[in-house]
Amino acid sequence: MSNVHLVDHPLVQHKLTLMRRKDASTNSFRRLLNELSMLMAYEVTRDMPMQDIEIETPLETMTSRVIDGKKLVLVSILRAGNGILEGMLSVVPGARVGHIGLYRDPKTLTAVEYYFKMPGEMQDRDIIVVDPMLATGNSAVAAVERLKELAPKSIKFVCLLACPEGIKTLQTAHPDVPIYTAAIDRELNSHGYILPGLGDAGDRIFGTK
Ligand SMILES: O=P(O)(O)OC[C@H]1O[C@H](OP(=O)(O)OP(=O)(O)O)[C@H](O)[C@@H]1O
Ligand SMILES: O=c1cc[nH]c(=O)[nH]1
Repeated sequence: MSNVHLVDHPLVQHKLTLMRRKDASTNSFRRLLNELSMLMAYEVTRDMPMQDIEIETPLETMTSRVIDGKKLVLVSILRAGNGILEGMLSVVPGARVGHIGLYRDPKTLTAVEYYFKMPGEMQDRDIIVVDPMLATGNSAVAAVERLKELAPKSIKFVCLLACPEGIKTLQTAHPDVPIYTAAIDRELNSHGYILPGLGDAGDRIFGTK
């Protein structure tokens, strides 16, 4: 699977295991997701462009590196993407934020858009799309398709759990979009849920079931 980055750091794997457990409370699920998202942010921003600037330390002048270019955009696929957004923003506090509201039609499993709001000057920006689950891949494909209309510099996709079906769908539609995930699970069930998975991410983050 080219262009798929499996983030197998022990801290990521440990936290993910705790989140998967069905007896994890809403409180601990959300806290773990927040911590895990900071670690994912660290991986996905590894190749951000840098520039040299001159600064004054208390002792002398030096040349040192800072992040270059226009502010990165984190795009959250509502609503579960917001669970990742918070952790990522604590690592990249200057990032701009976009939201795409999508829900899966429970019968057809196709993605239905209900909201779209992005920062300006998207053509000059790198985008990281966040959503905990890459299941059928329909939501991710729809989100990336919509974002490509704005001709951004680059798009990456970050999730916690992916499965072979979702990876194939996203890579077939958008081979240029790298996928960062903490795990690739076995398969989808007939209702489009990832197995073994962690259940419904939105419900577990927001305590809606
Ligand atoms: O790869 P897919 O098959 O499209 O499934 C993944 C989508 O399913 C979940 O959202 P859901 O539609 O349940 O909405 P929610 O986040 O509002 O709960 C999840 O957060 C993804 O957005
Ligand atoms: O397993 C799954 C699949 C899609 N969305 C979820 O929240 N969980």
